[in-house]
Amino acid sequence: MTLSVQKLQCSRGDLTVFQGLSFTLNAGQLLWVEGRNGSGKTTLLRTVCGLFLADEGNIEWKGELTKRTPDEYYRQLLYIGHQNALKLDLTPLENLQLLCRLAGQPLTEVQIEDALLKMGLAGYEDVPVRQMSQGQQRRVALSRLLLTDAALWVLDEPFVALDVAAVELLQSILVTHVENEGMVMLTTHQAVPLPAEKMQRISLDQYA
Ligand SMILES: Nc1ncnc2c1ncn2[C@@H]1O[C@H](COP(=O)(O)OP(=O)(O)OP(=O)(O)O)[C@@H](O)[C@H]1O
Repeated sequence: MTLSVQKLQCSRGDLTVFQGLSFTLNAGQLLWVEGRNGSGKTTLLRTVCGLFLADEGNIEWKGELTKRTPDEYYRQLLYIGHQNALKLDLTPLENLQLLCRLAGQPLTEVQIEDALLKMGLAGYEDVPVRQMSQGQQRRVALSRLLLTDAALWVLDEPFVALDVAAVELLQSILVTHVENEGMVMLTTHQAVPLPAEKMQRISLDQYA
């Protein structure tokens, strides 16, 4: 499995945010996207997920253009943006049931409750998300990582709002996914403890 990006150029409004960006991410690797505020990290992640259109360049999954075989690509992709994509009036259980169903992967209540338990949210299954703290809401969103079978995880600042215990938990979930030949592309200010051969870093400051 390979994600290959070639000569990508993206704009927001009239501004070219980055250009000439190329990289290859293989199974069992994490790509850490860095850069100053406004350098285009979110724009890149959303473009890779097909949520923005690039001006130029190619994005290929397993050697095929993602726009040519979108169904195959989206089945393998999980995106969690800075927004948690949760419905505030629904409970964690209802939110995760909905999100998993939308991703084409219906799960049982027991599976979802087990993920919430692992994320330290036992007892919150039936509480509306609106009544949960920012860190708890982030934990609900990140529970999806324990429920998905997607190979490629694209995560925008996943550590934001997490306490020390949740940071360590997320680090171990990411490391396990990479060790199991999964792929992660993320922006973060928090290091992920992986050996050098499993981690690539790119700074968008070089592509302005
Ligand atoms: N809705 C928008 N319309 C026009 N320009 C935008 C819009 N959103 C972002 N931009 C511009 O696009 C550029 C890239 O923004 P982006 O959010 O991708 O950067 P980022 O590297 O993720 O930033 P940060 O580190 O602050 O989260 C910025 O210069 C920003 O001003």
